[in-house]
Amino acid sequence: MVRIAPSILSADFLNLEKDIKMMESAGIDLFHMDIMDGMFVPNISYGPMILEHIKKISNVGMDAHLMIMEPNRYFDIYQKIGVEYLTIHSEASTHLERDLSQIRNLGMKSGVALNPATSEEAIKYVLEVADMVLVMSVNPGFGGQKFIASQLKKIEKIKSMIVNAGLDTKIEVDGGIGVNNLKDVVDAGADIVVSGSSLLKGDFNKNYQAFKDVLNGK
Ligand SMILES: O=C(CO)[C@@H](O)[C@H](O)COP(=O)(O)O
Repeated sequence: MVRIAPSILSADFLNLEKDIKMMESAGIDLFHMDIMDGMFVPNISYGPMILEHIKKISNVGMDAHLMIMEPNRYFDIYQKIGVEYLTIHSEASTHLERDLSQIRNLGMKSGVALNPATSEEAIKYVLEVADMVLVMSVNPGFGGQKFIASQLKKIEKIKSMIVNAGLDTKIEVDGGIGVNNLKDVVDAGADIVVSGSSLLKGDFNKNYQAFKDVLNGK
């Protein structure tokens, strides 16, 4: 069962509670939270305070995608908030194996993200301590960018690595995904699909149904 995780970056922040409730009522079970520091990526988005507020009004799980340098400085904060996945970038962590193990030891699922230019080889020796690999199919920092098709090959290679190692690590794919390329992403091996603008711009319920129709082969 493929999970669809809306990227909250594309929500209406003046009516955030309304958007959160709308997505929860539609059956969404994972929110993708894009946390940006203006250093690792050129943009600054929001921080833990927004996640804390969402937690007060919703039981939907959260995948906190930290697009920040030296992410281990913030592990405790996200543990207290109660996120399901805490995802860090392979390019931003000095000691990736230790950081991923620490996330697990704190009781969260560990996620490791790869920029489009980063090879799957970067996670070869940490796959055993990763509950999820996040393949970025755009350069992180902004919503609404074009899907980078070369990432499909990377998803397939990571899927093989996981299967060959006998692991249950999930693959999440994020950036530029819509009904036009959803099937390609899932066929390549995605277990979780993140989408911002294609889901949240316009009529969410209609867009979400179109995503589900693709997944159901309609
Ligand atoms: O992490 C990011 C961008 O850095 C993504 O989560 C995007 O926010 C997804 O938005 P779309 O590409 O689907 O509009």
